[in-house]
Amino acid sequence: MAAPREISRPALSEAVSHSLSASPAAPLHSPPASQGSFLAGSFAHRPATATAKQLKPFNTGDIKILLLENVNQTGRDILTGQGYQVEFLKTSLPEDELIEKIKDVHVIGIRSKTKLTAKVLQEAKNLLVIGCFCIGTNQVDLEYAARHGIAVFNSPFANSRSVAELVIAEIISLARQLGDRSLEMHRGTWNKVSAKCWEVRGKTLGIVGYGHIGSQLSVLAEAMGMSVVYYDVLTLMAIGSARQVPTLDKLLEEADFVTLHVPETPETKNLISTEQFARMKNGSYLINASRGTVVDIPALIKAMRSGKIAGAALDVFPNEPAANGDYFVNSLNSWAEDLRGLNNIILTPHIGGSTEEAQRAIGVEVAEALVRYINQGITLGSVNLPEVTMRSLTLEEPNHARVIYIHRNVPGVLRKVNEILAEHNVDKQISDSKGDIAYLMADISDVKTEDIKEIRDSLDALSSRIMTRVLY
Ligand SMILES: NC(=O)c1ccc[n+]([C@@H]2O[C@H](COP(=O)([O-])OP(=O)(O)OC[C@H]3O[C@@H](n4cnc5c(N)ncnc54)[C@H](O)[C@@H]3O)[C@@H](O)[C@H]2O)c1
Ligand SMILES: O=C(O)CC[C@@H](O)C(=O)O
Repeated sequence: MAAPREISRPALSEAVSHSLSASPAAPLHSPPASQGSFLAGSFAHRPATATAKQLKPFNTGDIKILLLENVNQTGRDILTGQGYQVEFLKTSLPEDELIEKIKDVHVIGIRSKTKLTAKVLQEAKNLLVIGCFCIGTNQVDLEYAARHGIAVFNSPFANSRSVAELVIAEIISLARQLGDRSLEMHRGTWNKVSAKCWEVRGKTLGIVGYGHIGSQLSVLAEAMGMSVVYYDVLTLMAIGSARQVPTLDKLLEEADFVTLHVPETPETKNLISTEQFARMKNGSYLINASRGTVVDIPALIKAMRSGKIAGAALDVFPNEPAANGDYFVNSLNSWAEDLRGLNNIILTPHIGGSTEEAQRAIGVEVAEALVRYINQGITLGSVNLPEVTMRSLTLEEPNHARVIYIHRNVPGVLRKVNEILAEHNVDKQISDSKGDIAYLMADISDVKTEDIKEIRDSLDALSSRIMTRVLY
């Protein structure tokens, strides 16, 4: 593994030092004026009184957050309620503007459009954490982020039901050619037909990727009288009467409707292309609400023109635009016009998870994870760092500090860290690793304000260091 670039995070270090040294004579944990708001409305929505005794760490007003892509109000409220500085934008940003904006923020919140590549992240000198207010995390270079101590959180299943319901709607719509009939009526044409329109009862649904969405869908489809087969790289327990098949080919040969629910990975790029269309049943249907790269669109166009595929629904596309507005007009994609000209194809602008319920739930879930991480260093639910948790410190525990040391997972680190902490009472320490990265969290007592800088400087000097934070 390449040696990580040491990132200094001056803005936050100053913020922490400032809050700890603002009043040297005062106890380390004198409650700040806004103590009552700490974690209010977060976690299990405990009332403010239940959380009032928790320690507030540094001055939360120093934390800068950039929220892109119209993150839901629920999430914005939780973050502003903490006193953080929150900048909110409705759209994503072009790369040059993103690089400019990300330079001094501690936290960035995105959805699926913002690409946080290594090129962008290397400009983010103060970045502590990324919140993906969605399921997919393919838009973030997770490995780069981990190697630089930047935690990434998402919402793994808050929109799964919304996607599954959309797919159910699409299965029936395709079977009945609803899109075409509706379009014809809008244009003034009465076209009452039953040829090649079907009930879904008794048909076979083939689900590729039997995770959160695929398994929800399985239950709903069976309730409509469909038989369900699924293919997944993992062996997974079937729900209801669904049946796992051993290969993708087997699924394609059996299914009347094929629906895709896999993540974007190198293995899933063009997972469904010419060869796979050839294996599908004559007159079958394809639905893609996963990622735009999973289906080879020119191959789909050919398969639909030949009548092999009787209908398709696409919710996701390559090169999705940064904001609402023109897409197919002046499209980067040479196939755009051909796709629009097909019959019985439903095209939607990546709205699978776009329901009030899902967006509200995602806002709460991701914002709470960010607050836990920023204020307490808890990584529970992180997709790229080891998951480490410890209870919150309370006002009854004066002169404590929480030390977080993110480091390369090499032998001998714990001994060196404990030599540094040895002069204090280590109340609790937890350490875990994920691949090359390890995360250590220690609560120490008998800490004076002037000790904090020394502890941080000593940890920063270790060769294994990726990032050091001292909270409280
Ligand atoms: N359209 C939308 O608005 C929308 C909303 C949410 C999620 N999504 C997309 O849907 C995807 C699936 O979501 P989920 O919550 O069900 O994810 P999940 O992680 O719960 O399930 C994905 C499943 O795919 C399987 N898988 C991975 N690679 C595979 C392969 N090559 N072949 C077969 N199976 C494979 C995994 O083992 C897993 O069981 C997400 O990654 C995201 O990209 C889209
Ligand atoms: O809301 C979004 O932009 C993404 C929705 C979906 O693709 C997800 O990954 O959760």
